[in-house]
Amino acid sequence: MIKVVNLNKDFKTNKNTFKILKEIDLEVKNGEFISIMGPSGAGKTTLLNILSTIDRPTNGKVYYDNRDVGTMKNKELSKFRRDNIGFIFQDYNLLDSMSIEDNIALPLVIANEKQSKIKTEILRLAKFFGIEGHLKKYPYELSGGQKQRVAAARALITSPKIIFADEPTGALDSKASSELLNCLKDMNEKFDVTIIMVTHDPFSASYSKKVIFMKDGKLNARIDSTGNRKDFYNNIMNLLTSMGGEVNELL
Ligand SMILES: Nc1ncnc2c1ncn2[C@@H]1O[C@H](COP(=O)(O)OP(=O)(O)OP(=O)(O)O)[C@@H](O)[C@H]1O
Repeated sequence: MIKVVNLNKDFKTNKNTFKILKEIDLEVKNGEFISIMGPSGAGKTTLLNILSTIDRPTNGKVYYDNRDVGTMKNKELSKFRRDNIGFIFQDYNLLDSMSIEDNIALPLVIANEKQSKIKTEILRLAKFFGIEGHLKKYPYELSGGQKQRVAAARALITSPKIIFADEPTGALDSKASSELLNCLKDMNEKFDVTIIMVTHDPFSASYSKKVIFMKDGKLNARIDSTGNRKDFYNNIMNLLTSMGGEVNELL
């Protein structure tokens, strides 16, 4: 579904060019749930932003179903994102002045969808995420975990094929993290949504089906889940340990 070929990203200052992503090749198939891990500054968010078409590479190609997104103009790209991609961020990105239901509805309102369809979809997703009792409230009245489930419902309301999540559990305690991660897992398994998630946290990563590790702008390891979350967690920890002193930085 997504194919990345020889991707490079440089950031230039007045004097220097910093090579942030180096010769990355990657394939993401439909229905995958991938975590991207690696030390701070490894380039995870930069890669996520390029994969999700928010940012463009310096060199290399990103294909969605064989379509080169680099050839799309900005307007076309915005529509492509609206139709295909959902985002979940660490800090929720909810609008404080809007009720929970209006926050969830926003992408469909922007897409000029019918009120009746919007109502049905809000209810369906609110039930799925266990937030149907909060729809008339405002973000400040909700816990972090509830806000993040609202953000997940908003990300899903356009029925995207793929969700990008950047540290979605970064601001959550362990109970709220588990609840959100179970929702993400269900989204992946029940709605067949492809998920690509950046995380520092091996516990969060253990909910995915595959982990890729980045270091110094390169992909340098990859492990697949055995299907058992505890085993996968142990495998992730073992790999982090074998990668050396970075484990402290990662936790
Ligand atoms: N717009 C930018 N201009 C210049 N340098 C940038 C820019 N964005 C990111 N960088 C640099 O690129 C490198 C990779 O950043 P990135 O945010 O992708 O890392 P990361 O692996 O997500 O880190 P973290 O885990 O700390 O969020 C960092 O050294 C960062 O300072």
